[in-house]
Amino acid sequence: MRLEAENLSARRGEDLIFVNVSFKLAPGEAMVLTGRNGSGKSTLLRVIAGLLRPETGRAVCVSDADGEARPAGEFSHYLGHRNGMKRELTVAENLAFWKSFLGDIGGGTGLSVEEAAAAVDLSGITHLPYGYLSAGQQRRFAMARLLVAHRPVWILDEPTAALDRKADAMFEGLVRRHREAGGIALAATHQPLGMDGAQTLEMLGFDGVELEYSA
Ligand SMILES: Nc1ncnc2c1ncn2[C@@H]1O[C@H](COP(=O)(O)OP(=O)(O)OP(=O)(O)O)[C@@H](O)[C@H]1O
Repeated sequence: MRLEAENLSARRGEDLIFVNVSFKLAPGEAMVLTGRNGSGKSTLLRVIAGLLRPETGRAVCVSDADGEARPAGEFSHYLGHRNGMKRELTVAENLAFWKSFLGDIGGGTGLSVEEAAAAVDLSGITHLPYGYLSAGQQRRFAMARLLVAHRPVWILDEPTAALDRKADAMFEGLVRRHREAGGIALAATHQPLGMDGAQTLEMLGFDGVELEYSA
């Protein structure tokens, strides 16, 4: 399965934020979005995740088996600035909710809640209310959401902002393993994050965008 963006443009309010963004990512490939604050990185990621409607174009996942193209959002995990967890529920209840709500899509199987907690180095505290945890622990469990339900495309918006270096290294390992298993990663990030050999898409705001390889 591959991810294809064709002539994407998006508007926020009155303004066109970017135009004619096209790229293709095959299994195991990755792309890093760069550009100054406000250049449209988050907007593009949200369009690909299906959370914002594009002004033109489409983002699809194309099956290798039959060539069928389906909206990319159906095959994607989106990890944005917010963690998407309820403070009053325990960690286990939050992750169990996401596991059943998202389900497995794209041929793989998600980890159990405890396996996912172990993968983010936080075994043994999933019985605690999410709101009791430190900001860093909360972010790690937001990352565990990517593991409990299988999605071939990971869309990551500054996923490790405000985390310590150990957490960066842990998340880098998760992204690397995801790609080794044939997953695709798309991220706005200033960290390495296991994105070796990634394409780079430089967002230039209203002036348009440039696509180049940085391998
Ligand atoms: N909800 C909104 N309504 C109107 N305009 C918005 C909205 N959200 C963002 N914008 C505008 O869209 C443009 C692109 O914002 P976006 O968040 O995509 O940029 P970014 O490259 O991710 O920035 P940063 O690096 O600061 O996170 C900015 O000019 C911003 O002001």
